[in-house]
Amino acid sequence: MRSFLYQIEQRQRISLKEVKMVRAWYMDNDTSDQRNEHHRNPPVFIDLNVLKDVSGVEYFQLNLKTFTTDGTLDKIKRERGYTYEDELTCSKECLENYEEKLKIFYKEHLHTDEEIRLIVEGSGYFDVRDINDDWIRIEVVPGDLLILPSGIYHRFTMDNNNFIKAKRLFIGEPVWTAHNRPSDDIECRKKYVEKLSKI
Ligand SMILES: CSCCC(=O)C(=O)O
Ligand SMILES: [Fe+2]
Repeated sequence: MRSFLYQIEQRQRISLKEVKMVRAWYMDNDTSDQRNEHHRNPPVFIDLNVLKDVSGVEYFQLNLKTFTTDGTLDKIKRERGYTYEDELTCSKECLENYEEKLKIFYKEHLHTDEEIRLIVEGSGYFDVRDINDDWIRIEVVPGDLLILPSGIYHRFTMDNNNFIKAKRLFIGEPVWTAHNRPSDDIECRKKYVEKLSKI
């Protein structure tokens, strides 16, 4: 009989063919090209509900064809107080100081506010630390709305397609400041750790 993990992986691949959506997995310790998938051997995928419990990361799947007219994004914005919105395209052609920005994105850091991204084109990886400080890689594709809580250590990388376009949402005036690790004494970090330990 095939192993349990193998079966989960196959199921994920089948559902992926039906609806392309977010997938998350624990990373290996290989430091080669950050744009690769970096699965463990064998792969260890994480269910999105588990992802929330071990990291506080929240996820919504939006229908890209209808979200501007069917009110789904407006409802999330209203309920969570997102008043700011812009769009960021990351590619060699569209982003000034591309290589430099990618290095900054991939340095482990935290923010004093949520990091909210709705992917509208392309794909990429958000890596987040779980409750045990292990890296989880979250693959985002169009329609994925990802919310990283304030105080979580994380980073972002392009994948091998080298293109992603995302809406950035924010509560009030945006603050993009990245506090590189270690930033354990920042209030939002302490709050995050305390909240996660209660889940
Ligand atoms: C997909 S959005 C690009 C990355 C980014 O905005 C960030 O890491 O803050
Ligand atoms: Fe960030």
